[in-house]
Amino acid sequence: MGYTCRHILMEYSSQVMKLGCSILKLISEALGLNPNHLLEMGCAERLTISGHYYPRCPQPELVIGTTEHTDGGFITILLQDHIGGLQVFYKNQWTHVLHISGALVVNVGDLLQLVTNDKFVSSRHKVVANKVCPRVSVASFFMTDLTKTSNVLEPIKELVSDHNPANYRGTTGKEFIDYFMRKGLDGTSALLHFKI
Ligand SMILES: O=C(O)CCC(=O)C(=O)O
Ligand SMILES: [Fe+2]
Repeated sequence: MGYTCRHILMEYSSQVMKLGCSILKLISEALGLNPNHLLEMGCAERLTISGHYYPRCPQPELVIGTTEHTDGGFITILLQDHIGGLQVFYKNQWTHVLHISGALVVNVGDLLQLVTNDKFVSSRHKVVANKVCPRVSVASFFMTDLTKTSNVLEPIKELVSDHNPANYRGTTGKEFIDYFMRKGLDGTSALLHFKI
């Protein structure tokens, strides 16, 4: 029996989940926390996978592929093809994120910035259209379980002190994502709404 799309998606999501958990463990360690800290907070409870198709565009200068934004969740693992178009705002300028065969792009999202109290900063990125050929990408977003309304997300206690007070108020995954969706990709950060 050949592989169906469903098998491929199940296999991809299970491998991406394993990779995301390893990355979240490494980030916890980098913050001086127990390796399981972010996982125990529920950062990988929910995985949403979005496939994007950007058609070839005869007048790319008049079109936006994806407007400038930051992702809302904790981390995003992005698979992009060789066409190019993804740009990240780095050192005060837009920089192409070049395709590297076999490599994935990992973006820090707003909720990781919130719980790490700005130690990890969400990446501003956008996608520009091109007139040569269509582009495909697959984005895997790591989030908490949005039905758990009692799970408060706030700057991690170990990362705040009298000298380094919390920059954000507590929220829930659902409140944050509801606000993020309502606001839309208007070029402003959803984090401003939660800033103290
Ligand atoms: O298509 C891409 O490379 C990026 C898509 C993206 O930024 C997103 O889905 O949040
Ligand atoms: Fe994004």
